[in-house]
Amino acid sequence: MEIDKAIKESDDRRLITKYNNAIYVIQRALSLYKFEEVAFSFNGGKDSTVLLHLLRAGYFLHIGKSEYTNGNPANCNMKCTIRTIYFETPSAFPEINSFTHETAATYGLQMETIRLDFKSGLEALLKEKPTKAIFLGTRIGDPNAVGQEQFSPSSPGWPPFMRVNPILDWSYRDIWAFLLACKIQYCSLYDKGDIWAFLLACKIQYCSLYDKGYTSIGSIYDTVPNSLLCTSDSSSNKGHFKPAYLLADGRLERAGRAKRYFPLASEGGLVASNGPNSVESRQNNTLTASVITLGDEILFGFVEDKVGFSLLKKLHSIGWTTSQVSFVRNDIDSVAEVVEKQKSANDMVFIIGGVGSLASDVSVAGVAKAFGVRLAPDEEFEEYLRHAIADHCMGHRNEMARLPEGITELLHHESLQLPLIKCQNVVILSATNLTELDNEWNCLLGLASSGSAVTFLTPFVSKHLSTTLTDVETAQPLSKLCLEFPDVYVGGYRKSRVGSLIISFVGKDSLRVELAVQAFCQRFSPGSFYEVNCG
Ligand SMILES: Cc1cc2nc3c(=O)[nH]c(=O)nc-3n(C[C@H](O)[C@H](O)[C@H](O)COP(=O)(O)O)c2cc1C
Ligand SMILES: Nc1ncnc2c1ncn2[C@@H]1O[C@H](COP(=O)(O)OP(=O)(O)OP(=O)(O)O)[C@@H](O)[C@H]1O
Ligand SMILES: [Mg+2]
Repeated sequence: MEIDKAIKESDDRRLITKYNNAIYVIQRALSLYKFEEVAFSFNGGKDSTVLLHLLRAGYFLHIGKSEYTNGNPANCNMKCTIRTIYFETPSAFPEINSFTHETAATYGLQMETIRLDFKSGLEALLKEKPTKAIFLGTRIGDPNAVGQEQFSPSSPGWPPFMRVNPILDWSYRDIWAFLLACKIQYCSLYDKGDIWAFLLACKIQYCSLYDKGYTSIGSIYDTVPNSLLCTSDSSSNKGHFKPAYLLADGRLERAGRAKRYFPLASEGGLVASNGPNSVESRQNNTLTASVITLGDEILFGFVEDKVGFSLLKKLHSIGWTTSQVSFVRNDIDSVAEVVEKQKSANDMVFIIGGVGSLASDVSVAGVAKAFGVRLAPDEEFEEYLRHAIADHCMGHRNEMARLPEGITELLHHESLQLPLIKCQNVVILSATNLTELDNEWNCLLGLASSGSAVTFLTPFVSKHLSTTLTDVETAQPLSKLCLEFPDVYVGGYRKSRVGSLIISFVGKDSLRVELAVQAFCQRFSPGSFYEVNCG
């Protein structure tokens, strides 16, 4: 098989290792699922082109093995007629479209073109034909790769199938090393020092857009050539471009892809820029927060969430209103789901827990997923980590230095060993106990003046009355009072079913709170209430 031969003959040990691992994943998938129940998701992009050739090689080796065990020699001309799905849209580049169809014809793929969005298309596909697993060219740097492994079940809410990602751990360099290596025999005829001769010689079959300055390809509306490949000084995208494989820093692969842009506070984004109506909220002296606590141990009932409770009190003390408290499992999708909802419904979201290098530490990944961005190495944070955990920050601990790309702001403070991570209006607190929370909170307040952390609002004033009156007696006057004093929170709660009822009046204007208390008490005989201290 030409692919297997070209890779084995290359002296690129790293590529050989990546290749062997990918082939192993493909062979496992082909052993686990029936051939007619697997599909290949092919979009003509460079990653899926690599995957196509890996699948051809993997299929050949897989069949070869079983043929061999049956006593038959492997058939070298055998084609990998894998079911192939392509989601075709009018917004795709014509070059990508034609490359996809031509390649499918060249390699005898069983092409199924789907003209629906991914989710609906997959639902229809699964209804029509049993499909247990789908091969994807997703790589770890892709925004949608967050939390995925080589075998990852489709996300909750998606039709059920296994996503198989054989090249998940491949870098940009690996992709091009593979594409180039598989045609390397032609290059030996030419002077490798002459890049143009090299280019002409290496008639690598990949979409022509990769020679026009594109390094990652989305739709015609959100993709431009990568300016880092432009050979002229002009930043206009009309210049000449080096081929995609000459991009020096693979982390900038998506520089030509439009980002979902979220302004950083330092770029003029307001502290609570994603809040529902932040400017008015501030003018009205009301900002809302949502607190999300991570921890299977809390959900099991093993541990009490004292840190979250303390944070609620702290938020209240600076005049913020907490709209919701959520407890979520240590699971990226669960975190992402809650963060996604809460970040747009609140001025600020605070996440407690899930920070560190354990497999259960998924806060950062969950936030990245909620914003639809990838995790990328953050040199500044890595430097802090190096100081904080010295030489322990090798290996998997380096994962801690991967932060949501393009939306992360590091909040430094001299009292913090590591800066706090803020992604737009989401702040990740690493405190595990009350002392640590006090420290992080004080730092946030200390940073308030720089505009990158929480803002002080007029604090709340509250009064609490205790009474032995029944709910029935107090309910109607309370409802009327709420209408008369919409700017004062009025509510009741019990400490026990038979004990006294506590009625709270909370607001920002002490006079209005006092007036509400008086208006309420006047509706009952004197001595019905006495003031108590709460919280
Ligand atoms: C076959 C297939 C399966 C997918 N399965 C999921 C899934 O389970 N969960 C999910 O959130 N997105 C899923 N997606 C969507 C992708 O995560 C992603 O949005 C898409 O590949 C576009 O990537 P891009 O933004 O890098 O162009 C799937 C896409 C395809 C083509
Ligand atoms: N329109 C589509 N039809 C079929 N599969 C798709 C489509 N879009 C994405 N995919 C799948 O998702 C994977 C990742 O998508 P991505 O946009 O990163 O493409 P790619 O192949 O990686 O090319 P590039 O990164 O250069 O754009 C693809 O390799 C492919 O398996
Ligand atoms: Mg890609």
